[in-house]
Amino acid sequence: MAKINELEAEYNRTQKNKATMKHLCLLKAKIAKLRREVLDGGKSGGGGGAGEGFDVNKSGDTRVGLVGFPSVGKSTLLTKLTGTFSEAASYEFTTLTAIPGTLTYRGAKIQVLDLPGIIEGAKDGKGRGRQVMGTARTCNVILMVLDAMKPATHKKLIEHELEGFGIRLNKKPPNMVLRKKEKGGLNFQAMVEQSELDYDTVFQILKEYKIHNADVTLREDVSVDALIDVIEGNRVYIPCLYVLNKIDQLTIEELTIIDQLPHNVLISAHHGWNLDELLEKVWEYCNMIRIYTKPKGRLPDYDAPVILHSENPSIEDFCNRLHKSILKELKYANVWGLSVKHQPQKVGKEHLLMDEDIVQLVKRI
Ligand SMILES: Nc1nc2c(ncn2[C@@H]2O[C@H](COP(=O)(O)OP(=O)(O)OP(=O)(O)O)[C@@H](O)[C@H]2O)c(=O)[nH]1
Ligand SMILES: [K+]
Ligand SMILES: [Mg+2]
Repeated sequence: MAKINELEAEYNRTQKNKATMKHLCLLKAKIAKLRREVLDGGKSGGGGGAGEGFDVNKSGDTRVGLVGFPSVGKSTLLTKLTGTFSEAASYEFTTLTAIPGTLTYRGAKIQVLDLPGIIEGAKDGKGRGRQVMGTARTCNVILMVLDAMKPATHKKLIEHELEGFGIRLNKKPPNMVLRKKEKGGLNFQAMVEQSELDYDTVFQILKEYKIHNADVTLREDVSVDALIDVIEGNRVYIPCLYVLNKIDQLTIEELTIIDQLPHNVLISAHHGWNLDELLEKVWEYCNMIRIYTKPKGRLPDYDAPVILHSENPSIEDFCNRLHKSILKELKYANVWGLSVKHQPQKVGKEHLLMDEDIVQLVKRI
């Protein structure tokens, strides 16, 4: 830790300009590496150790985690959303473990996890921070609950904690390829102009990780941090909503300002205000689509949609969601809905489905 602090101090006092860029990049790589070592030493991977969370069974179609400082209203929100009681009180650290609740929205079963409050330094082992963040890593969407009365800097602080645990919020994995090899040195290719990385910098950073032979292809402007993420691996990319709670204490003027920020949803958990919009947004951020099944000669089962997560799920994904062996037996599928021109249309396993399509699987005999 002392070494990390020293390097961070050096990073902060170094002037940021073209001449110092390389040095700064290297410092970043060194810090990232040390951080992981410290966390690994403290048992299991920090740049994101999975398997370190609370012991709660995953249930339902998707999992949503409530993360935030103490007393921002996470438990109040869980109780309001799911009807599952989680104790709420005006003192900090009321909640000491993960409390799961479930709700049904548009036919999907959503598991909501109330989590203990986290504090600065959580990622380095303060409080139950590591367990909270280990659990946050398993969520499909994170709701960062913030007290709308508290400084806006709190958002950054929590983000920083999650970042330090390998969680990337509202980001996509960098569009680049890193392929390690046995020999041949570094083969560096940038498809678009780079503002931070060049051959030398990449070479130095890889060397820090003892990678001497690799193909590196950058398909977008990749930052040093993003490159380090790819080298370290084990990062998770999770959509996040900033849930500003306790808006009953704000003025209309204050509300109008914070309402405009991206990913923000304004609520009052206590009064149950604006929970409809919150659920609508959660639905959007979960990126789920509903597929109805239609047994031959019967109406579709509209009450129990099959929920799929990926953006453009195929018939193959649909089959695999039902059962591993189904795909092997599949002859073709009949599909009704937005993804097809004819109603129904005969399609193969590569066909991409859309929300609320109806699918009838026809098996080989
Ligand atoms: N004014 C106001 N107070 C609220 C609202 N929601 C929750 N509170 C209050 O905020 C306090 C903390 O609520 P909790 O639900 O215990 O907060 P928590 O985030 O679960 O806290 P920890 O479990 O300690 O981390 C309680 O006194 C709640 O009544 C709200 O919408 N408006
Ligand atoms: K509390
Ligand atoms: Mg609580």
